Amino acid sequence: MGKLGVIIVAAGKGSRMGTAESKQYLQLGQKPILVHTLQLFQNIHEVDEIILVVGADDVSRCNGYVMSYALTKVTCVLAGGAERQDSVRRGLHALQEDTEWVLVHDGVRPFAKKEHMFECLKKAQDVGAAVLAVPVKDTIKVVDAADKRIQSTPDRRSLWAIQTPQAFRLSLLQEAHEQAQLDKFMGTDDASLVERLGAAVHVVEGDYYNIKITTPEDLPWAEWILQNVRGEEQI
Ligand SMILES: Nc1ccn([C@@H]2O[C@H](COP(=O)(O)OP(=O)(O)OP(=O)(O)O)[C@@H](O)[C@H]2O)c(=O)n1
Ligand SMILES: C[C@](O)(CO)[C@H](O)COP(=O)(O)O
Repeated sequence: MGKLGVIIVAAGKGSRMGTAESKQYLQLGQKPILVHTLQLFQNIHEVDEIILVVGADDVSRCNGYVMSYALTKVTCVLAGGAERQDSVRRGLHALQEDTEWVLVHDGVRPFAKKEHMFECLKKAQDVGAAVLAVPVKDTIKVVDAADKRIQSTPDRRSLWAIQTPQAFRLSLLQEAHEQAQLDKFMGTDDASLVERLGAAVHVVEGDYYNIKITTPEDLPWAEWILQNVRGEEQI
């Protein structure tokens, strides 16, 4: 396998969490959420380097984490952009030139399971691009934004909730970001940029513990996962 780089995006403001401190710096157990996430990848032998993308005002404290938690695979801590996609693009520019594969991961998803990440990477190595995902458990409706009238009920069997990491051949993801920038297209994940090139992206089934810590009710759930599920397994 060629070199494997990881981009951790953590430059968001966490507005939906509503805390004074951005959510990636909140304590989970004994450590900030972001440190849990970084340690996931630090402990994967196959990872060659980690690029950490954070808010401009947080570069110095994150360099501090790199030192104090011995995150030796973090080769670069840099400032992100206005949107998640801008932050990923900056991360892509920082990867070493001989990197062949890249995993893009949210800094606020500290519970991705190692086995699932490997499966996702392996699938990407077969087909070019793969993302972790879980089948949706709810019935999903398409609703008119103005009058809230239901427009349709998509067949649930074809709906998946998409997670990270998302794994790509680096050249493919670079092309997807360049094209999105040319077209002024903004997506909420990286897979959507690759999809619009017409390239295949496959889902790999993960689990429901790989939550993105987004709103206040996610915090006690995250503590529970840490204590009862992931703590003993891998953190
Ligand atoms: N300009 C941005 C926006 C988001 N992110 C990162 O992308 C991940 C997923 O985004 P989300 O959960 O939406 O985080 P926030 O943008 O911080 O949250 P909110 O939308 O509630 O403000 C997070 O790790 C976040 O820090 C980023 O690196 N740069
Ligand atoms: C990339 C992502 O985590 C996949 O679920 C998600 O799309 C991030 O989007 P958000 O709108 O920033 O929550």
